[in-house]
Amino acid sequence: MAVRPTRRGLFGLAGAGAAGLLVGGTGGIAAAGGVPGIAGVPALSGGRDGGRQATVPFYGAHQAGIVTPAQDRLHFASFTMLAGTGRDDLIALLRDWSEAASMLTQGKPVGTGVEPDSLLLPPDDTGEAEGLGSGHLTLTFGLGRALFVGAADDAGEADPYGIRGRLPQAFEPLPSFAFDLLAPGYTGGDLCVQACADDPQVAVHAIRNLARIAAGRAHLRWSQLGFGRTASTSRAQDTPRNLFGFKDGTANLMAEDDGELAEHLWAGDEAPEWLRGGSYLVARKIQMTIESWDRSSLAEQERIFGRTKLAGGPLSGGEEFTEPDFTAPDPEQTAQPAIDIAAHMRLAHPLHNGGARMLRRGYNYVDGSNELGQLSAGLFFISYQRDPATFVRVQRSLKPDLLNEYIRHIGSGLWAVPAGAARGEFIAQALFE
Ligand SMILES: C=CC1=C(C)c2cc3[nH]c(cc4nc(cc5[nH]c(cc1n2)c(C)c5CCC(=O)O)C(CCC(=O)O)=C4C)c(C)c3C=C
Ligand SMILES: [Fe+2]
Repeated sequence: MAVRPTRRGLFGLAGAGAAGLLVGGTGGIAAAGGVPGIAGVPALSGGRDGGRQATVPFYGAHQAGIVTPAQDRLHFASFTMLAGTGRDDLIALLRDWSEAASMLTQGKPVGTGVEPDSLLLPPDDTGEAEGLGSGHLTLTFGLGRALFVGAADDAGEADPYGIRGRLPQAFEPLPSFAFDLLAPGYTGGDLCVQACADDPQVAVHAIRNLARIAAGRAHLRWSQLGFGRTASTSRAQDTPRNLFGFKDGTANLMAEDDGELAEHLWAGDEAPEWLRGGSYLVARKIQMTIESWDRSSLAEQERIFGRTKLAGGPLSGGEEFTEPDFTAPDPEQTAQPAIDIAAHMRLAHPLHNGGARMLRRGYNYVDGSNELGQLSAGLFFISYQRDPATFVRVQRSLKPDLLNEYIRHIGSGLWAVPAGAARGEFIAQALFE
């Protein structure tokens, strides 16, 4: 069979993503445009079919995937820049990733996709998302501190990417917390990509193709699959449940809370210009000891969170969205508060953290089981906040948390998430101007 030479035949695999992307996607799935939603955010309908109907725009003032109504599936990936790479490599990678992201989020293949006539070359796109539509895919990119100061964070002169002087003042490394058992295999990274979609195959396809495009510049260091979002980010969504069976995300920051988002989520004038309109992403892989939890009484489970299991109302009384009353006495032991002094909800509440608020966007995970027949499962906690100090403050105040008996933090990361890119620009472009 004759093989028709293609433009991409001129390039090797390492350049395949970039080369194809300049040409633009062809043969993709037609995107039907956004479904009107909350605060300009497309509404989501779960499931594979629903995902074919709408796309979440990649370009915009803020990156998508933060206040976007949380999709049901996650593939989170952390990348390390390869030794010997420099500023031009980082810029080219971010440009190539941005172009690929704009195609993928429309449900289109990267590059020239799979070209039936080009049998002698690997296709630009790996192909497993063909026909699945956009699945409301969002791709959210973050930059690790080591990109600015090097991994050792010493006073050395090393500045391979020429951005040492652009490090935001607030971008301090996370401290160690009580009970941390962090494993290097789930911790840190120079770059992160949060892929969220209705369909796990759409999210996995996106990360896989971004990893291919990164070849020769960055490699995938660790990644995490998640399912069953554990937070709502819009009042139009029902509150989901975590693997302990409790409603999670009730008191979250929501897409509709414009004033609160400006105050607690988006970086403002305090941040360098390249980060304004962006945020900071904290990820914590938190293992949950499911089996011992399942043997604890319902009363104990409710005491730990400070909420009822089924309805999710505060133990001080009322429905799910009733404000908790931390002074209300327990009706059966009036010397005790209805919401335990070490209940998770009390310790995490803004009232006990100087008003600190964050936008939570985590996912359940199950990584199979261990040799004892226990589930290797938990919460892949993700939060976005204007200042990483917010997370530090709340996490420190969780030190006496009753929940700590049943959880272990085993992975961690902090990334600065630049503002969204305008069409024709790439993520973090302002950092290099
Ligand atoms: C440092 C931040 C937080 C970590 C880590 C964290 C872990 C964690 N949380 C749950 C389950 C629930 N959390 C709930 C509320 C809640 N949690 C945090 C912060 C962290 N949680 C905040 C800021 C809040 C809101 C507090 C408030 O304003 O009332 C709840 C209650 C329902 C809700 O509002 O979402 C549950 C349930 C688990 C299982 C977990 C670690 C595995
Ligand atoms: Fe929590």
